Amino acid sequence: MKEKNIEVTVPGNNPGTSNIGEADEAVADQPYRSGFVAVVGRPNVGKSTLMNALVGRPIAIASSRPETTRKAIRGIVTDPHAQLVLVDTPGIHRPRTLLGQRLNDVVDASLSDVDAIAFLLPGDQVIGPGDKRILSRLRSDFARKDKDGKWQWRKPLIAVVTKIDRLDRDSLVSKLIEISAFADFDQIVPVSALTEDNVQEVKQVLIDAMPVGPQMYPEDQLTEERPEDLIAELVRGAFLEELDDELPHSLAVTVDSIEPPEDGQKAQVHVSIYVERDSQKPIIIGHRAEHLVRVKKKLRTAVNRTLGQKATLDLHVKVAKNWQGDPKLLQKLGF
Ligand SMILES: Nc1nc2c(ncn2[C@@H]2O[C@H](COP(=O)(O)OP(=O)(O)OP(=O)(O)O)[C@@H](O)[C@H]2O)c(=O)[nH]1
Repeated sequence: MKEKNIEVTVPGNNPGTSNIGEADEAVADQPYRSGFVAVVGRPNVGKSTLMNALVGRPIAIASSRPETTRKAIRGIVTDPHAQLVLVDTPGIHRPRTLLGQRLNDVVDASLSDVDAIAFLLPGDQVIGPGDKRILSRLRSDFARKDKDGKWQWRKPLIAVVTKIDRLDRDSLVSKLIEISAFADFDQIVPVSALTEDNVQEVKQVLIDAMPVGPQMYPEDQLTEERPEDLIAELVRGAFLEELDDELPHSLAVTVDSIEPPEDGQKAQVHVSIYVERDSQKPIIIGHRAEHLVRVKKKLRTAVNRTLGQKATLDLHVKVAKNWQGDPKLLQKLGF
């Protein structure tokens, strides 16, 4: 049985793309590669931030609170020689409610049919039960044990070690050793999406793991999400930032309609924000509607950019009792 050689792509230590002429020639010789990458990892590991850094524009919500990514949002990275479709996954966690179960179903759906798996592990924390659970889940979907008891993977498994700006060099080395002992990864790439350290290398490692194939989406397409869904995610993320530790799980957002502008006016985006109890409404709205005002202001540029025109957000806070356990409401809310 042949031992796998794990490659580690570390910052500032990568072979020559310094000579631009040579790099261009190399690109011209390469076959076009394209495919889907599942981005998996425990809550708060930095999935959204890395996706945004790879795509180059905010798509998924990045927030300091765990489990804010609710949908399998796709980011599309297009290069002269490759296209990567990134499938973001909600934090994999044990389902406690129907909502939790639906979220796990989303993860299952986004994991099937991918060409490679990017398993994000936090550089600044020890490997924990959450990471182990994800690994065993990935094994059951993508690997089998051979007769020597070794796991054989059907898809390339790439470890991306996040938040390395929080580590000094020695701790990074120990972390890489710890991670290479954790599972039989094809590659291990450390990255800081925050300081953009090694992001290009992550992209290259993922591209190299893709099969030869055609470009699947137009160059200027960054996501498959509809503007309605993107704006709903933006609004939800903005409220979660605004509200600190309150209500992260009882908040759902839908964009009900987008009205085109009339006579030089702005487009109108009608948004419903659902909470579970009457008592939560004033928390969302804030004293003298201060939260609504701040969220509108904060999102102005992002919403205009998403729609490609000037728009006003019209925010309505509504109560939908027990929406997390009600199948009809969950469907309405897009779960
Ligand atoms: N220092 C540092 N912090 C980071 C980095 N990447 C992400 N973070 C922070 O980690 C937190 C979580 O980042 P997200 O990108 O929202 O994490 P996520 O994995 O998408 O989270 P979920 O939505 O819970 O699945 C945020 O506060 C980020 O600013 C990084 O490279 N360095």
